[in-house]
Formats: sequence, structure tokens, C-alpha cells
Amino acid sequence: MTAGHLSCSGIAARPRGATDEDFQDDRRGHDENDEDHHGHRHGRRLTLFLVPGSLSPAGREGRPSKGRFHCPGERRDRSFPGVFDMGYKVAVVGATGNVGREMLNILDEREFPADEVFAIASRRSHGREVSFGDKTLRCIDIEQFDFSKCDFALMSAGGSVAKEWAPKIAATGCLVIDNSSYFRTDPDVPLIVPEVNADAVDGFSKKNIIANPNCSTAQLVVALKPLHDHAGIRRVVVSTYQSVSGAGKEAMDELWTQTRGIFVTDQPSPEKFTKQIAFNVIPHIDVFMEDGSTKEEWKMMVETKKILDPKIKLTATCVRVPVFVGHSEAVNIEFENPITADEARNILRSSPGILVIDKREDGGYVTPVECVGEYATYISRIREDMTVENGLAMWIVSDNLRKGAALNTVQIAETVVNRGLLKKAA
Ligand SMILES: NC(=O)C1=CN([C@@H]2O[C@H](COP(=O)(O)OP(=O)(O)OC[C@H]3O[C@@H](n4cnc5c(N)ncnc54)[C@H](OP(=O)(O)O)[C@@H]3O)[C@@H](O)[C@H]2O)C=CC1
Ligand SMILES: N[C@@H](CC(=O)OP(=O)(O)O)C(=O)O
Repeated sequence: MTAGHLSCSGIAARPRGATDEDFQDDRRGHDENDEDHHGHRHGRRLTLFLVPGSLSPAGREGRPSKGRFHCPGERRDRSFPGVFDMGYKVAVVGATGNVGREMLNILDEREFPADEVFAIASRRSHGREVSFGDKTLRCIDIEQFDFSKCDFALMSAGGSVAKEWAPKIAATGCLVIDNSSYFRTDPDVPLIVPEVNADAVDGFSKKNIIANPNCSTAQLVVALKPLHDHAGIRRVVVSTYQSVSGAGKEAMDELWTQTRGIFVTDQPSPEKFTKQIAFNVIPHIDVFMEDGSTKEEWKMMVETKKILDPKIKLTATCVRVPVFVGHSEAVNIEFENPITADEARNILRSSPGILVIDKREDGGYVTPVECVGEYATYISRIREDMTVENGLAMWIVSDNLRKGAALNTVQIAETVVNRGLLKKAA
């Protein structure tokens, strides 16, 4: 078994100490028919608030999941027959990778209105099989594929592939939604987290490209947005605890191999990471910048400004930890105006894409293994930070391959469809 297998089969368990009542507590104050946030009613009311306008009622519940955050067995409720009959053609570029495989899973789970899905990768993977729901797709070499027959290209093949291929694909009329950092700061390319700045999607027509943010940025801005709307954020200090899945499938294999090797006293030999990752932490993600920060830290700052508000000051320390899937963040926020922990908790509970699990007792918070395979951004440990005026501290966790990357990308495509912004390919 390789570590790569783990990304699809993570354990999703309820945090210790969290009960059915806790989840119902999290819903308190909501009308189940709340139209703004699409609360969806079912047996145990374990409801996620996803993006207004998201297509799939199943998606609004969060992923139909073996995990106990969601009611098992609920899957489809085709309340939008018109939309589901539309039949878009979708190419997933990087379909053999960590993010690409999750994109295929999420397109299937959310019943994205696609009548054809193509798995695209490099020449190395031509003919290789990947799963798409209960079907199998054969990968096609990017060089051999005609993108003009597609409506969407969901790309997660890295910056150099995006640099070369995104403009070529976009020129065929196929809308590119790219996961790499290459286009994120381009003023002619919208950078979208649908819960936060869905309206900015309208600007994609300049280049026919939309950028998906860094995974650590995505989960952070989902949490910051409703608090910023309420009290105005002045400054954010964030320390991340990022899983190895963010660095690709080979990085997951490296953690697995090193962990196993250490038990038989093999000397760890770092390849993907600069130092031993098993039983260690590494304060270095992406390349170093001139000022001593890393590019991951810089991306969190510039992307938060572009998505949410250029006036927000943000400083980050990004750390790789020996976790397979799930990024965590310890966040301190300074506001313009007063806001209490209770107010923040209530605001976050009623905000799209967020689940608050915040019992002030042993285990009454979320850890990365519990969010694997889930759609939500989880928030715990909400408390006042007395060292500054109007300060809060909190803990934010999500499945980075899902919310930060694959789910966000599919939600962007859904937003484009819902707004009628796309002409279908012939
Ligand atoms: N926005 C976000 O939150 C995140 C974004 N990312 C971005 O997504 C990219 C992919 O990440 P991840 O899935 O973890 O990486 P992986 O290493 O797991 O997968 C890389 C994928 O890219 C494909 N690929 C590589 N070179 C080419 C090429 N020349 N032409 C076509 N396809 C190619 C690979 O195909 P093959 O198997 O054939 O080599 C594989 O499918 C990252 O580089 C990063 O830019 C990643 C994580 C989170
Ligand atoms: N940087 C993330 C993955 C990612 O989003 O990368 P990029 O910003 O280069 O697309 C991680 O390593 O965990």
C-alpha cells in the first residue's frame, strides 16, 4: 500500500466529546428554511451551509459521507431537472494527481451537470485508468486532446503546465479554472472562493481563465469573510500546520516511506521535502522570498487581499507537519470594532461553508483526521485575545484537497453555470 491510497480513504470521525446535541446546538438560531444559506433539512440536522447558488442539493449537505458529520445514505434529490439535463463537457487536467482525483470524486458526488468528463494527464499516464464514480476513465495525454469540444477545463497540473496550457486551452473557447499559483495575481484573472467573492467571477471573460486560491488561503478567507463584514478586520496573524498532501502524491509517499522506515531503523532520505518529515515539522513551504518569508506565506497575504480586502494586513508562518490530509491554522485576528467570542461563534455558525465545533472541554474541537473527506471548513477554539484591542483567536481546519482545491474548483464551475455565464461547446 502506498500513502497515496490514504487520500481517498481517510477516517472521518466525530470529535471526541461532540454529541448529536452539539451539532444541533450549532444549528440553533437557524430557520431550517433559511433561504440565504440554503440550510437543508434532514433527520439529524447536521447541516452544512455551502455556497448560495450551489447546484447540488446533495452538495449542500456536505459530501454524502461515511463520516458522522453527515447523515449517511442521503445522496440525490434531483430538484433541478433543467440544470442537470444541460450536459456540459468537462476536462480534468491532472486527473491522476491528488487534486485531480478529488475533482473527479466531487464532480460525481455533487452530480455536476456533465454529460462527458475527460481525464487528462501527461504522456506518462496516457491510457491509465482513473475512477469517476462507478465508472472508469482512461487518461488522455494533454498533447493529444482537443479542448475545443469542452466547456470547462479544471486544471491541477502545476504552474508550468498552467503557464503553457491554460492560455492555449482558453483560446479554444473552453473556460479554464486553474489550481496553480500561476494566474492568481493576474489582474485580468478572477481569484475566487465562492462563499466570499462569487460576484468577481463575472470578470473571467478577459482571459477565459479563473484562478483557484492556495488551499491555506481558501479555508482562512471562508472564516474571515463573515467576521470582516461584522467588525472589520485590521490584521491577521496565522500559523499553519499543513499536511503533506498539499505537496502532491509523491510527498505523501515520502511521509509513508519514512514513517515505515524509521521503525526498521532505515535512515530517512528526504527527497520531496528538504528535511525529514516523519516525526518532525518543517517551517518551509514553497521557495524562499528575498525578505526571508516563504512564497506560501506571501501567497496567503496577497491572495487574502485580492479575495477579501486589500486593506487587511496579514502575516503568516507556514509549517509542514506529518499529517497525510487536512490543513490546520492557528489564527489571531485584530478588528476595527469590538466583537466578542460569542458573537463570532454565532456569526460563524450561520455562515456558508462553515461548521463550528467549539466545546470548551477535552476533545471538543476538530483535528485534521476528522475533516478528511468532508466539505466544510471547521472552526474551533474561538476565544478573545486580550493582548490587543478587539482581538480574537481561533483554530481552523479543513480537508485541503477538498475545500481548498477540488471542491472550491467545482464550486466555481457551478457558480459560472448558475449565473448563465457560459456558452456551451457545440
Ligand atoms: N489550490 C489548491 O488548494 C491546491 C493547488 N494545488 C495545485 O495543483 C497542482 C497539482 O497538485 P497535486 O494534485 O497535489 O499534484 P500531484 O503531483 O499529485 O499531481 C500532478 C498532476 O499533474 C499532472 N501533470 C504533470 N505534468 C503534466 C504535464 N506536463 N501535462 C499534463 N499533466 C501533467 C500529473 O500527471 P502524471 O501522473 O501523468 O504525471 C498529475 O496528474 C499543484 O502543482 C498546485 O499547483 C495543489 C494543492 C492544493
Ligand atoms: N501550498 C499548498 C498547496 C497549494 O495550494 O499550492 P499552490 O499555492 O502552489 O497551488 C501546500 O503545499 O500545502
